[in-house]
Amino acid sequence: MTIDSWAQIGSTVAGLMFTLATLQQFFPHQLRVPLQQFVLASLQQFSFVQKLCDKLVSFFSPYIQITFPEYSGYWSNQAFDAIETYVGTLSTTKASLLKGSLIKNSKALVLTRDDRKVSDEFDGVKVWWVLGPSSSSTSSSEDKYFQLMFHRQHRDLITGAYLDHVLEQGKAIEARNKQRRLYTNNPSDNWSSYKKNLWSDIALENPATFQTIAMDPKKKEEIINDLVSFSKGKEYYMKLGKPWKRGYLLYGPPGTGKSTMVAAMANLLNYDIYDLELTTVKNNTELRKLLTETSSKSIIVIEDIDCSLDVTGERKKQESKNNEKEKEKNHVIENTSKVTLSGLLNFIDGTWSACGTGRIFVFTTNHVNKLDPALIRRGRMDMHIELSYCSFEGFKMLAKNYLDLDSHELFEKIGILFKETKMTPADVAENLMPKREKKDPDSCLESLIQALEYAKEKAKKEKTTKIKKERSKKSYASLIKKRWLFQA
Ligand SMILES: Nc1ncnc2c1ncn2[C@@H]1O[C@H](COP(=O)(O)OP(=O)(O)OP(=O)(O)O)[C@@H](O)[C@H]1O
Ligand SMILES: [Mg+2]
Repeated sequence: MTIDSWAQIGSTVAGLMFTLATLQQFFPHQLRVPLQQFVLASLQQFSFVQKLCDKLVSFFSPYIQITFPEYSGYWSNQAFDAIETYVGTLSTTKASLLKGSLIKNSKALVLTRDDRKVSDEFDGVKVWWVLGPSSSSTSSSEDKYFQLMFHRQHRDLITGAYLDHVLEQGKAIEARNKQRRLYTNNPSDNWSSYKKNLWSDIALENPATFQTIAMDPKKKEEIINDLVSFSKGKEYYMKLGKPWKRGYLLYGPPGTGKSTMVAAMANLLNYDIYDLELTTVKNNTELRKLLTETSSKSIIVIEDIDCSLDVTGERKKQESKNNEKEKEKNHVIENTSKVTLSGLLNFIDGTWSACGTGRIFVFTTNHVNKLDPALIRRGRMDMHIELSYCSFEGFKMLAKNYLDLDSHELFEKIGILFKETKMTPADVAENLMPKREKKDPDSCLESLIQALEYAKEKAKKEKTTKIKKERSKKSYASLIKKRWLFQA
């Protein structure tokens, strides 16, 4: 017997019971059989009759039903969401009844089947998904649910491998359709106890990709491979008994692409970014709370770490001078924040850091030498990435991106100038940006040449002034020395 026949039996029995209940109301005296009266009196409500029939039918039926409600208690059921996504995409190509929706946090219109009953096959076994309550149901306030039906003999396969497959696939589709978010922490004065609002978020619209970043291609490939293998390395980390997380330190002068790279990482892996503003975090407890409110598979970035927290080597030396060795790892920030270095170290790789998985920590700084070695040692910041001044290779990449140029007669001159002077990719990009609507590569390259020549002249002048200053310092010192000798 098919599953539909069993469902038909269920509704027929329910109908009969309902008819009996109605008859009993109109002809109470004629239906005075004690057992019947007892049954009918207790089964006044049709829904109750139906539920009982469902139970009876499911007892004799060879099919099993599993229900996944939309909410479990007050919380939304994540399994329901994943199932909804998975079931919605089951052969949408063949279905004629489709539903298009632009859901929250989704970057594009999502097309899903609009049927209430859909079949699926797994390892040659047929299963059915039914979305409830049925449209004929009068109660609109009733919670939605999915019902999975399958034959008893496949119980282990379906409750094990198949359900794992559905949840995994559903979550993967959700992640693909998801619009990446950029979070920033709210000051704790605005945190409310009943609503989880430790972070504010907006859509991450930064289109930066690794293709558009100008840097050594080999280094770029190394970073991409590292990121991709990390994102796929859940089992590997588990095998090693290590929390699944990785730290990247991005350092280099202003305008060399550190923030751009963070956005490119997020776009590559489809991760959200949590931009942690440390100066608004009052203490280590708040820092820990913020950490526990971040989602798995996300990038937690602290920009200009040297400015956010006093984690410099100089501070360390000064403190050791003042015999405050026990405070060595507990430098208090000058502003209202009392986050300490040890608090931050715990944040990255303490017990709490393992409460989510697939997390990437990124620190950016302009002054890597000033950072406390404990903060950036391998294991905390696993990969140190230097982003530096633009090379000729970098320029060619930018010229291709900005002007769609592979070569030009002015490239040779530009190549020589790049050997003689330094310019950040941000400055190069600014010069290559067409000033008028129409792209005019010649004038853009000319403007870059002018800027490079100006930078070269400026550097030359600065060098001469520095030499002059040093010379006059030296001659002043020797004059003082001579005077001193003369007086002596
Ligand atoms: N390596 C690069 N490749 C391509 N574009 C770059 C690169 N570096 C900088 N840019 C351009 O310059 C702009 C500024 O770069 P970005 O903000 O990433 O620099 P930064 O290193 O974070 O600077 P800061 O240290 O001041 O924060 C970006 O919008 C980007 O367009
Ligand atoms: Mg930056």
